[in-house]
Amino acid sequence: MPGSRVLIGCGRMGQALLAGWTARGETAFVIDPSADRAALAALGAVVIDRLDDLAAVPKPLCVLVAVKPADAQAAIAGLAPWLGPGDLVVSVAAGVPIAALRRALGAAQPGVVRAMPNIAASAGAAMTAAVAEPGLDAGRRGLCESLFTCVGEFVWLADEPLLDAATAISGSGLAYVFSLGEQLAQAGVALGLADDVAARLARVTLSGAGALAARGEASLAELRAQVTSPSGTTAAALAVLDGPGGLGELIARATTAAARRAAEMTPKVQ
Ligand SMILES: NC(=O)C1=CN([C@@H]2O[C@H](COP(=O)(O)OP(=O)(O)OC[C@H]3O[C@@H](n4cnc5c(N)ncnc54)[C@H](OP(=O)(O)O)[C@@H]3O)[C@@H](O)[C@H]2O)C=CC1
Ligand SMILES: O=C(O)[C@@H]1CCC=N1
Repeated sequence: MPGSRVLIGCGRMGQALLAGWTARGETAFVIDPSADRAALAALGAVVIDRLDDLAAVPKPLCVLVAVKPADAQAAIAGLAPWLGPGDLVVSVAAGVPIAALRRALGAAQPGVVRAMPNIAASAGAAMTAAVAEPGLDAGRRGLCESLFTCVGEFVWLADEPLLDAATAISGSGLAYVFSLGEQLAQAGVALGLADDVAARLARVTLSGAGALAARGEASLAELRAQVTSPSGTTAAALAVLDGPGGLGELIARATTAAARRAAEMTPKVQ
């Protein structure tokens, strides 16, 4: 990649991306006062303690902003003096619109992208959706894609409001699947299994479902049908899950709440 990757904020999401990048031979300069220096050094990342040191980092800069939504504008504003028209800022902060990022950048004129990955990046299995500022050139669109395609799949969305939907489905979605696994394990215990056995059955079932889905050879509906023998055990369970107040209704309510929360977190743009 020409230029340098700079990661601002190396918490759960930033670390997941960094782990995915370094596993594929990419590296990055990291800015995070709370960063675990030894862990980052082990990954081959270069920790930047003083923003002044960015002057010596090879340009153009491709800055990935992975701080909490409430910290995003301040983090970007602090970086603005080191950013120019050839650089790119990609924010993964949920609910923080491009206009707010642009506002924080002031006179600095880098390209801006808003993206929503998920922490499966650390396993090379992320799903990322993104929206580019209108007019962003093909070169920097490609640069943005490369940040995420090296750790999973990537899709451009046409309109920025759709990012709140992507946040609700794939950004947060891993947590729903893990929650389903936890519930499965608890149900196993209720049916008489030992804790560790129930946890193992649930975990391996989740990873097995993920492995089959990842092959992409059959739709999710076809995979479900392959498990469901007529009048069998799965059909008995699905009749409950598909019933009134069942999984479909719950997921619709949960994802609506997530998308609404993303909109609530949106800072006011002056
Ligand atoms: N976690 C997830 O699954 C996903 C998260 N996201 C988005 O990623 C962003 C980060 O989330 P997450 O990783 O979970 O949060 P974390 O709190 O785990 O990580 C944020 C990190 O940024 C640091 N930080 C705060 N201010 C600055 C600053 N000015 N400069 C550099 N570093 C700073 C924090 O330090 P300190 O703790 O000391 O404040 C912390 O280490 C959020 O905006 C979230 O919406 C997007 C997709 C998925
Ligand atoms: O929970 C959150 O707000 C972040 C955004 C998507 C996943 N985690």
